[in-house]
Amino acid sequence: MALSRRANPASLPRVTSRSGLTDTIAAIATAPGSAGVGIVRVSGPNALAVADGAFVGKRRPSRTAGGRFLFGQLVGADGEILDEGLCLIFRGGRSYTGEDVAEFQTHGSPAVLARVLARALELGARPARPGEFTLRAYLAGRLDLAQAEAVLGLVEAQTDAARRQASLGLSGALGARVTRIAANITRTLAAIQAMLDYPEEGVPDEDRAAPLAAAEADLTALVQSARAGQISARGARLALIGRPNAGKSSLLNALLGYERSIVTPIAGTTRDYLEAGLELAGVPVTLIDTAGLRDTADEIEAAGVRQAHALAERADLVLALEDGSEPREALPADLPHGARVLRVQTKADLPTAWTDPVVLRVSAVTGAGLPELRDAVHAALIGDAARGEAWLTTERQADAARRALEHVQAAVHLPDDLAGYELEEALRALSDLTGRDVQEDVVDAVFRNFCVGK
Ligand SMILES: Nc1nc2c(c(=O)[nH]1)N(C=O)[C@@H](CNc1ccc(C(=O)N[C@@H](CCC(=O)O)C(=O)O)cc1)CN2
Ligand SMILES: Nc1nc2c(ncn2[C@@H]2O[C@H](COP(=O)(O)OP(=O)(O)OP(=O)(O)O)[C@@H](O)[C@H]2O)c(=O)[nH]1
Ligand SMILES: [Mg+2]
Repeated sequence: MALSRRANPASLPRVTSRSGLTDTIAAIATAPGSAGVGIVRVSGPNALAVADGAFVGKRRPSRTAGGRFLFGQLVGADGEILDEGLCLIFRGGRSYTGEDVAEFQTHGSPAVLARVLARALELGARPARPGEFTLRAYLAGRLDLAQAEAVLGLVEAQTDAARRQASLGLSGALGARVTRIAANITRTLAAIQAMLDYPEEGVPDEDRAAPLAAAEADLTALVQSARAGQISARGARLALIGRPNAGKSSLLNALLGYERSIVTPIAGTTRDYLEAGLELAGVPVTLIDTAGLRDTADEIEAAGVRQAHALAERADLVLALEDGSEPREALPADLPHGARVLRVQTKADLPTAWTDPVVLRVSAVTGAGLPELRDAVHAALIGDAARGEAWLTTERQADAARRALEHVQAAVHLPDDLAGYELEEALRALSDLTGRDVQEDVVDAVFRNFCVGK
């Protein structure tokens, strides 16, 4: 194809060529600590031979069909019974990793699991590296990179919102959303190609401009979903900022529903900052109470004020509080601006000294305005990322989507031949997102975040 100026994918290092990925691995798949049941997982060409050595049941695992389980005893080298349990058999091509897999489901104590794992290693398996089971699933083509990230998201999900996004990712909904966008870009590319090949024919707008506009709109929404996706996955940091006595500590306590922070009528009560977690409409939020902002000769308080500025800078959202019962005093100009700030007027139960329509009014004493504040925080964090749609949940995905959007936007204003090049680049960025043809270091970076046994 004349427009194909992209690097030959064959010149990229293939992740499949890595060493050590064809031997048999074993790991404890369940969390550390005691539980009713624990799992040791073995994957690779010798998985069933390992199972034959470690497990005695009615049949030998290696003579058992995939998709079956056996009841029996886990045994040491000298025949000692380590525990009784189940052995699950998966055959190559029909397992999580795509390889032969044996799982031992034992009683879930660290002592039992350690002995069963040691037995698997004695029989020739080696300890799995973090994420190696899922890496093998990726290398076998059973998951794309976005799905592998979703597996990690499911393992780490602390809230239902995080679980829902990860589950959508694993189901392929994110991949499908990306594929729809790529299809529109490909349509435009085909139209441009036709135009270059047969300039006299002319290409109707619905073949060239319309799919490109759709791709741009969809990509814009996708890029915007990254903030919501990352916040629902890792949570948000919310700094309460304001002058001394504005009511920061009182509002923190009111939102938490218990007295976490010290409240007094003395200006300058909070010095060191303080963090407390809560769940806000499914989003894990860390509230940060800070020292009241003012010029002060007190060295300790001044340090707290500097900290407050730094915390506001790093927060996902700043609640800028102003006392509504006192004449208004401007907040420092160097606080974060725009969408990262919600302005809040406190002490709404007292006579109001000033009004401002853009400011939310709350009372920590009566609770008035708190539901509206929670809604406003949720809206500021999640925005209008469409519910039910798959969002971008990692910075890696967001970066790829942003690159794709930049190339599409560049293409909109370029003559056909140059636009074609930009669209090829956009498609490349989208394939990075799902990770069907990415560089080894990208894959390594993804799997570095996993735990052993996943
Ligand atoms: N005990 C156990 N529970 C688990 C896992 C596991 O590995 N072991 N999983 C691991 O993370 C998740 C489930 N994911 C899995 C995905 C695919 C296959 C699998 O064997 N797929 C085959 C067979 C499908 C079939 O029989 O229909 C295949 O896709 O070909 C297994 C688990 C969560 N629960
Ligand atoms: N009536 C009323 N009083 C409030 C409200 N919120 C805070 N106060 C009072 O205002 C004073 C200061 O409240 P704090 O929550 O300690 O204020 P702060 O912003 O944390 O102050 P510093 O830690 O000194 O920066 C206390 O006497 C509170 O009881 C409110 O909603 N209504
Ligand atoms: Mg305080």
